[in-house]
Amino acid sequence: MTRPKVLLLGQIEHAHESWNSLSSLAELVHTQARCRAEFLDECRSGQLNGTTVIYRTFESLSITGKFDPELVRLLPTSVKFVCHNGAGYDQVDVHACTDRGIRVSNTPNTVNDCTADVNMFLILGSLRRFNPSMMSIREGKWRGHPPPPLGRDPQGKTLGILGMGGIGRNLKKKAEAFSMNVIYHNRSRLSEELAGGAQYVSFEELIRTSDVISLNLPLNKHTHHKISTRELQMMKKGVVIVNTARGAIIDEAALVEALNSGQVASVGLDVYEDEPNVHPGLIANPNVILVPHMGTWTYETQTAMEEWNISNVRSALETGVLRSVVPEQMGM
Ligand SMILES: O=CC(=O)O
Repeated sequence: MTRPKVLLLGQIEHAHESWNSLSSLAELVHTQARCRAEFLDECRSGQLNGTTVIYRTFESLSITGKFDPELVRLLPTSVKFVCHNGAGYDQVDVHACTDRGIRVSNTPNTVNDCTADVNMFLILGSLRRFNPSMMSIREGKWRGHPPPPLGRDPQGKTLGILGMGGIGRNLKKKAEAFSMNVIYHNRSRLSEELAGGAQYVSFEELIRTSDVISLNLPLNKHTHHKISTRELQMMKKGVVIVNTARGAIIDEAALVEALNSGQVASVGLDVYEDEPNVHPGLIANPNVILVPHMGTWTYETQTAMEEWNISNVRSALETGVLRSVVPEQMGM
């Protein structure tokens, strides 16, 4: 009997032992492609036939491009599972996969603490308006001339969490340790136990009443530019916004305008609409803290993500079922 193949798109950096252990179940293969055109040719050539499971990383986007309908259509018919190493799986068109009978998984939960930590760092840094002075001290200008406006304390401020999944709920606990009052909006209201006392409000109430707004929702066609000019104008003047989810949830051009007008006081970003390119208006504005997508950039979390993704591959091979199928395919 021919052995199934597992195709690796991207690199295994940490969990080498677990990855190698999969070789008792399947042949582990790599792509030779250096760009999307070459990958599509590889698919067409039949070289990847027999691949049952694909393990892909966020960075493999630079080789294959998005797993969009064009690419998904060209995958060998043997492919039944796409295991994405990351919590956010907007690079994969789940509907196109579903149409072809391919199941998709991600790595939820492994990223919660790490991402919520960066989230809290951005909240504190933006509220305290540390960025201008962190820039001026390196220019030999101490706090800057004139000194920056006074920062604000987190204590007693209302934090509106948009998207109360694993990261949102983790952030809630951290923010409460700083005596912030947490409200949230989510596609569906959480059970009392999951909400943990956070007040559920409508989207409009959240953006009208929060002192700090944190974006913790997935990017998809419903959430693309969820925050644009209209929503920014509805916010409290001097609001603080932080985003560790995906850049395109905010219309960056509209955000730059709102920062320039003072409607938004300060912003903390880990993600951008067109990574690795950053809107020049964000780079130019000292009231923006810029982190180059490092929400999960720790040894512990990167290792845990790889281990989790490998366990999805193993589960697919051994039982035909993924450990953490994406919500759109749950119950299918
Ligand atoms: O951005 C990081 C992730 O989606 O895990």
